[in-house]
Amino acid sequence: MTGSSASDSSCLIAKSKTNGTEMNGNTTRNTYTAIENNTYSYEVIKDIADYLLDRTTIRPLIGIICGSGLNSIADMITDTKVFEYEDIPNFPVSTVEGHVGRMIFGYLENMPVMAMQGRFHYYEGYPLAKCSMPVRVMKLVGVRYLMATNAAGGLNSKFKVGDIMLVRDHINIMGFAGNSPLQGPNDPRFGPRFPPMTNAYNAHLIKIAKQVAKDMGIENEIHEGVYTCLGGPNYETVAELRMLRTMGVDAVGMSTVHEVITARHCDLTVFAFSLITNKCATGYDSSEDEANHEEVVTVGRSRQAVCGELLCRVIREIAKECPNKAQVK
Ligand SMILES: O=P(O)(O)O[C@H]1O[C@H](CO)[C@@H](O)[C@H]1O
Ligand SMILES: Nc1nc2[nH]cnc2c(=O)[nH]1
Repeated sequence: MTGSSASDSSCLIAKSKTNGTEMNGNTTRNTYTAIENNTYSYEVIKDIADYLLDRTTIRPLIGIICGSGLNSIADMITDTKVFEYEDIPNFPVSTVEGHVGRMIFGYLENMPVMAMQGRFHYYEGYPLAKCSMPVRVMKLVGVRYLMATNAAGGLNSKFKVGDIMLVRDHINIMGFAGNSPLQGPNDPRFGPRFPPMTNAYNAHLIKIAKQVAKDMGIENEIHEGVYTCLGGPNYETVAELRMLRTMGVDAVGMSTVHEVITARHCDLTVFAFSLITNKCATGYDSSEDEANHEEVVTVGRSRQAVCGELLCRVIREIAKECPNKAQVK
């Protein structure tokens, strides 16, 4: 597995790895045929991917996940084929306000994409492997890049509500407690048992996004930082927020980390950003700093055009670097 540096080839896409032999050296033996303990087998995920591919001629190269209040990023997609989650076999449903619950295939900047308008969170009762299962669907559909967006609380004192943090790295706090989307038997058709995470977020795409932000005249609203995911659904106590700051966390949410781990496990190139929807409290008397989901969704909606443009322009740059991948509709 590589850190997916852009200099690897004329195209940003990291060379697809050949999955090694694990599972007693037998990669073809099908020991995972059912959804057991909410663990989706390769075959079930392949069935979901085939269900989608059988119903559209679009072959996405980029997978997008829309964060809370950021659904309209996917509304920019053209020539769409829309799948309601409830119609996709074995797919979970979205239960959170601000997450619509559909998968949209189509084109952004002439690049074939698939976008999730609605993601799955641990606090909804879904295990992490189920939350990030759609990332594996993306992989089997043929996606090479994951672009994840989220709404997050700003811990870094330099961040203002409405700013965007390009995710440079994450701290997998749920992983510290032994909870991982990769828990359980490893299927090497997705990736290795012990995947590295040192270059989880593609540095070249971050550089592109910073230049794009300059071009858009929003460089003062863009930061780079460290994201963490907590299980939720409650927001953090003041003591927890102080601890997170001390740990070096710049923004806190309840998603993305497990999606990124799953994406890197199957060798997708990852780009992610957080929209700072609220400032995290610094003390007990700051009642104005109490987070609430209504505010999160409202700020998301007010900034989704900017977030969408940033994403589109980054995709435009990817398209320039992979001209043969842009598709004529
Ligand atoms: O991460 P996304 O899905 O953007 O949503 C964030 O906003 C919600 C809390 O307001 C949580 O679901 C948190 O994860
Ligand atoms: N955990 C967490 N998730 C969020 N999502 C949006 N804002 C927040 C926040 O302050 N904390």
